[in-house]
Amino acid sequence: MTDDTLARYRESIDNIDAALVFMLAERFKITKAVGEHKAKTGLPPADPNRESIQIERLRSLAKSANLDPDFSEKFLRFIIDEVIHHHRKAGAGMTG
Ligand SMILES: C=C(O[C@@H]1C=C(C(=O)O)C=C[C@H]1O)C(=O)O
Repeated sequence: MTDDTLARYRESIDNIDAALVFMLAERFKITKAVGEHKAKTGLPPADPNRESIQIERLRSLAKSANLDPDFSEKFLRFIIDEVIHHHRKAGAGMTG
């Protein structure tokens, strides 16, 4: 039996997942440029002050959007850690 309601919900979920992938791709495109700039200019891969500001901002946005701020922080932390990993590799002259 087909469940049209569930199928409609899932269509929307699939669209949102696709948007997330495109948004992440754009974010990693720009952070790659940041990593190359840092490697060229000798800046450190990570900037904890900047990260604190971003996390506080995102937690506040999450609250106004009725999204769990702890989840939002974990999500951003996960992405930033991956970016820093890429920056370390760029700084060591490794691509990727
Ligand atoms: C992108 C940067 O490099 C790192 C990655 C960040 C990010 O993914 O948002 C933020 C701060 C840095 O630890 C940056 O310094 O702006």
